Amino acid sequence: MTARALLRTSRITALSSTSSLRPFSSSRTILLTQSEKDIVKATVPILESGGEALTTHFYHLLLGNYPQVKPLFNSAHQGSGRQPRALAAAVLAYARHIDDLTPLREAVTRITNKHVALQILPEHYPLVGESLLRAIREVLGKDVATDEVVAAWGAAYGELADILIQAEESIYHRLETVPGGWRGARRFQVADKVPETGIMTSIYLKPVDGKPIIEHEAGQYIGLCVHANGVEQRRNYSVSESGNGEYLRISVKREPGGAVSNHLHDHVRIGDELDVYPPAGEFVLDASRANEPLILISAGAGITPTIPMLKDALAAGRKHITFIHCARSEDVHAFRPLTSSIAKENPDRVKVYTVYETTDPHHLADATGLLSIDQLKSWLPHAKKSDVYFLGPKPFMKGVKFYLASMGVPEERVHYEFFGPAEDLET
Ligand SMILES: NC(=O)C1=CN([C@@H]2O[C@H](COP(=O)(O)OP(=O)(O)OC[C@H]3O[C@@H](n4cnc5c(N)ncnc54)[C@H](O)[C@@H]3O)[C@@H](O)[C@H]2O)C=CC1
Repeated sequence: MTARALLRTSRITALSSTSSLRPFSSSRTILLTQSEKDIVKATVPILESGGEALTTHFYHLLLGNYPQVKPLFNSAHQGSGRQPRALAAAVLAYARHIDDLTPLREAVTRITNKHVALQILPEHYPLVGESLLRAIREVLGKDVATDEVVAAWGAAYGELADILIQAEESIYHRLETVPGGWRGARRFQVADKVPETGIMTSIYLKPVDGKPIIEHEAGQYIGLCVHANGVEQRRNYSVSESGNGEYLRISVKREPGGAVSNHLHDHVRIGDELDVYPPAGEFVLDASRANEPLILISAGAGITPTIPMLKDALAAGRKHITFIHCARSEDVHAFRPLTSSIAKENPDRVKVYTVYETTDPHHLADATGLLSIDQLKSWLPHAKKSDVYFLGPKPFMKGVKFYLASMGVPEERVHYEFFGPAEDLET
């Protein structure tokens, strides 16, 4: 069932009593009442100014009271504030659109895919719900967070949780029932480790059971569960190559201080086994636009999903592809030999441009510094009629989104993805 259909057919599971902090003690099959919606909408100004303080406290409560959910969250994103900011933005968007959730369907699809690749399960939702309501009470105080307000939010959260649980279950079910699919963790063995640059290493993963791997779409990611320093941690990694149903390749950039990326680089060896969750993600080529020009723009580690997208588009006969990649320098430009040879072999179909931050003349690029709108305009005169996908660090993404809009590329032709919590690119 599509997220839109789910939004229409959702039912709610809500607070059974206004004073209770156990939001899931009973299940109702009635819709959120108008008065509950009005109360939630009335809290929008408070969320606008104090949402991040609320969600920061929420994570503190959730991770403190329920350590079993810690592996589901990247601690670096807590520290940097990315996770609380993303949740605050999501809660605010939900409150604003509580009367008609249709505009949130893309966000719901994005969230459900991330949840699936991390194996978020129905039993996690009550823990989140309880922590959220407690945070509302403790941060907003009794005068604002009256029993009525807390009850309305409990009902609203119940509705959202129900939408997500149903959407996630339908994906879990599909992944389990298609050939080569599975539910939950599947053991994969590290078949090879190949450095792509000094800071990025490709890891080839083969299923221990020797059976085929589900066919998936270029641009999707898998979930990986590792024990780094004895602590269970889960992460999503884009598949950088699908080996004909026999193996999956991920390409991991070493993040300064990154617990999982450093563990994968330094401690995981060929022959080791890892738990892998099935591929998910909606950053995939829009098949309905297969006859239109394709533009892929990436920066840094953002190149990983765009490589299989480029190969897939070529294999599907796409005629006009522009591949732009921005890196700090040639030394950290992954897959350069591959994209150069693809461009050479397909001169009429593929144009590749590189932008290096460094101005060192030994590093050969089409432009230096940061990607500018003038470069995009000169390389992409056809942008308005193209399908555009971009991925990279947040400041880069903000710039590209703004440039594309200024160049008149319609919003529905523009696609992007986030590694980690989804964030607002407008502010
Ligand atoms: N979509 C996502 O959520 C992605 C997030 N990241 C995250 O971003 C962080 C840095 O990623 P790296 O691969 O190390 O990238 P990086 O720091 O090596 O930067 C790669 C390129 O991005 C461009 N860039 C960076 N800042 C820019 C700005 N302010 N304006 C315009 N262009 C800019 C530059 O061309 C730079 O060479 C990491 O924490 C990574 O996890 C990386 C890739 C995708």
